[in-house]
Amino acid sequence: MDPASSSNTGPAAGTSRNAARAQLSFAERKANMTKASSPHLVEGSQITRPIDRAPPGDPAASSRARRARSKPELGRQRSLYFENAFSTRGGGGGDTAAQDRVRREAKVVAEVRTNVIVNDEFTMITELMYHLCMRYKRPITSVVVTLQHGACMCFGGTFEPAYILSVSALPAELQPATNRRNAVLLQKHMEEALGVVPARGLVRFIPTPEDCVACDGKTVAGELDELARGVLPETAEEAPEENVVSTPKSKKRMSVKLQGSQVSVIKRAHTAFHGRRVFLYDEAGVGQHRASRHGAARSDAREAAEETEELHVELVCEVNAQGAETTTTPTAALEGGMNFCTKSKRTHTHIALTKLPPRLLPGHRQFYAITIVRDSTVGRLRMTFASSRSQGCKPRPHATWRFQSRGVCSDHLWLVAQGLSELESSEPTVVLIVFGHFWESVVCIVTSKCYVNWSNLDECAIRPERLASLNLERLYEQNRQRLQKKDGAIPPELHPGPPGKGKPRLLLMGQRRSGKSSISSVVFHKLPPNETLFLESTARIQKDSMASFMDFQVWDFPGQIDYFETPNFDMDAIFGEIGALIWVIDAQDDYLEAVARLNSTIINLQRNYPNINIEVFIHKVDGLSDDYKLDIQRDITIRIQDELSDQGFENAPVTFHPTSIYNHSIFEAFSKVIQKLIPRLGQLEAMLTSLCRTCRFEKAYLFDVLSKIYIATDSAPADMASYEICSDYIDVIIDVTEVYGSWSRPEGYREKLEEGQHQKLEDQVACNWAESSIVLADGNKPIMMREVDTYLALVAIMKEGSYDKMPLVNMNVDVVVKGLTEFFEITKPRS
Ligand SMILES: Nc1nc2c(ncn2[C@@H]2O[C@H](COP(=O)(O)OP(=O)(O)OP(=O)(O)O)[C@@H](O)[C@H]2O)c(=O)[nH]1
Repeated sequence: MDPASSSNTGPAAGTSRNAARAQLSFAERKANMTKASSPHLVEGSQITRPIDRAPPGDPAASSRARRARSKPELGRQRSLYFENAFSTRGGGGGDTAAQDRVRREAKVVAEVRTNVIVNDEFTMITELMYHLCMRYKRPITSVVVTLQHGACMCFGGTFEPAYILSVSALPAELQPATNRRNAVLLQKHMEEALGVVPARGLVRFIPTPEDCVACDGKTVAGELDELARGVLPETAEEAPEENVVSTPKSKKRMSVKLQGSQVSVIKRAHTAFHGRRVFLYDEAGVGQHRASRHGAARSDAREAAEETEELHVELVCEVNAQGAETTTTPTAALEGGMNFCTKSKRTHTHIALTKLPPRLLPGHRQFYAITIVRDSTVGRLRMTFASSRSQGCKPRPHATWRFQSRGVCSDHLWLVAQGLSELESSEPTVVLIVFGHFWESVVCIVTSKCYVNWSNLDECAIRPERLASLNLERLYEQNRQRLQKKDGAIPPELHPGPPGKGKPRLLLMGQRRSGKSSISSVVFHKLPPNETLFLESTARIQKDSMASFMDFQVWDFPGQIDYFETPNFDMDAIFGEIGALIWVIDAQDDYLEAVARLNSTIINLQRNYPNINIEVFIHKVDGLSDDYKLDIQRDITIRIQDELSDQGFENAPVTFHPTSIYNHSIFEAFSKVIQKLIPRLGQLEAMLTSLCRTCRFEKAYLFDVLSKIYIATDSAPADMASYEICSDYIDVIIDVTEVYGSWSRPEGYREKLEEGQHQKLEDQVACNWAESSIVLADGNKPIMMREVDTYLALVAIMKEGSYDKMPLVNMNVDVVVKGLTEFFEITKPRS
């Protein structure tokens, strides 16, 4: 079976519903779903107040408008809150940039003691120093490393190679989550540097209070005091030169191969992005590439970037490949980023490095887009990016991302390489690269922050089916519509959703302020978690109709009412069609009363509605340590189970989930709740398990695209990490559709493209009917995503080496996607 033809057949050809859906772009679908799933407030069967919540996908704009209109006071409070929250970092109010600088420059001290004899102490210390710079986002001047090797050490009862690494820094740098991550990374580094496995190493993180660390005759606390009293210069500009990050005097070289030429990357000390300036020299005479910091901020881009965060990347390229004269012109900025246009005789290429809004990725990840757009095609290229870590002078590739692009030449890859190395930072960084000429685009998301190498640029072309592709045309259309909406300033009317009769219902109950409305808003309306601080207390039952792969309702109950105690309520109306009762307990608060109420609710339900699933969300666990979290979960479980068995309900269907809106745990918990409502879930899982076995997938998830709830997965144990990366990919794809527009392709241009490639345009894209079909790779494990229908996407993490089997994988995925479509056709409730 030809994979190309199979991917062109389309989903569920027989169903008009799906055919209609297939015509819609992500944006249109999103808009439709927004309308359908928008919350409407209902008391009994009456609408009590109009919706005023932002539609998913555009929370910021509309919620801002709403707040500005209706709650000026709240708006003021909020900006005050954020001013306070973000202007003070790690200390009390009144912090300044200079105080921040002092903290940032406080020394991080690493002391290594090992029984191994290190031959090259200089390299070992330098590498560890660089590593610590990255880990703690420090200038190199603020890192101290000592090495005591050949020490007499008995570690764990043996004299085998071992080490102790002690890292001392300010307490703000040594937070539990940071330590957890750094422990892994530092030990990995030590393994590479010393050849000692992590099990034979001990890392000690030693927080040193500001008044217990001194340099230059002043403690950090003392220096901060002086600043507060205005003794020291306030601004970074006034600060002395050492503020500028300096890499060591000796140039650090890293060799990369470019089309057979040996090229060296020389890093020098200057302030650019994260305080670095990069020079690239092509020693083989192919040309000279230089990235430097322009002293003067020539475009608004710089200011915009400075405003948002320290993103001072300016790329100036003097590319001279194949004799083509190239000049560089900084152009207008994308929001919060840099945008450059390189011009050559043959091509006009636009390169943008853009910092995207943080909301695109949950947590504290940075998110950048490197966009390369050009208006002519120079043939097909296959690019292999290999991240490498400098070991001595040799790059050691350990991860590869492969993708194919058209219209990108090696000159531009240099810039991407440069961009990526510029982006190196201690935070996990997601770099999104959009390659391609103006009308078509290839999207690649790279989770890395390493140097870049590539080889075999002209290797055989890959079939278009395997392209990671995103159809920018539809994106453009979406962008256009959004702009139109903005200009028109008449938001579409929100209609109350369809009546809830017959839909499964999720009831959110619990004490006041336990977080019920926050959960519903974050999961189903994409409200950024921070904004839940400003949610008002729920006064009436709030009913949200969700039009998704399965229509269901979420009812948010006011915390203060006990429905079993109050005789006025019609219990059958509330609990009659219920799918699950979700009881939210605030784990950061005294939960005894909540547990007592939950106990009496369960007992009442068990007597009258014994089939109802009771899901207990032990919520707000983000503020708790792992041990404490487990203790609380155990305590609550025991209290409830004891009470139930005392009352004779040994086997009540009660499940416990630790949750927080500040991480993926809430989505994971909701996934498990929703899965219990899906008829014949076992068959779905069997389908995915068989797909995993056939295609050597490590894990496959079937996601509800909008809520990021996974509704099925294969039988391998699900872990949070794989769920997170898959759900992040979905998020990125969806949000990218909002960031980038698309363009309508004129007929003439279309013909030109088809002539150039000797192929119909439809055959040049990965998948005709799915809007986005993408294959990415993290390490050697590609990750693929395929839309199933309007609401669902299949995301799978593949095993190492399975990229070479893509035609087979595509074929199998096509079959499963069709199977899934049919499954939902068959199992959906008939009216
Ligand atoms: N730390 C933390 N705070 C949370 C979490 N979820 C919600 N909150 C906060 O808890 C507070 C109360 O949240 P709401 O969603 O209004 O609580 P509610 O249960 O709907 O309250 P009522 O409507 O009065 O019943 C808000 O300030 C939220 O920001 C969480 O996972 N972690």
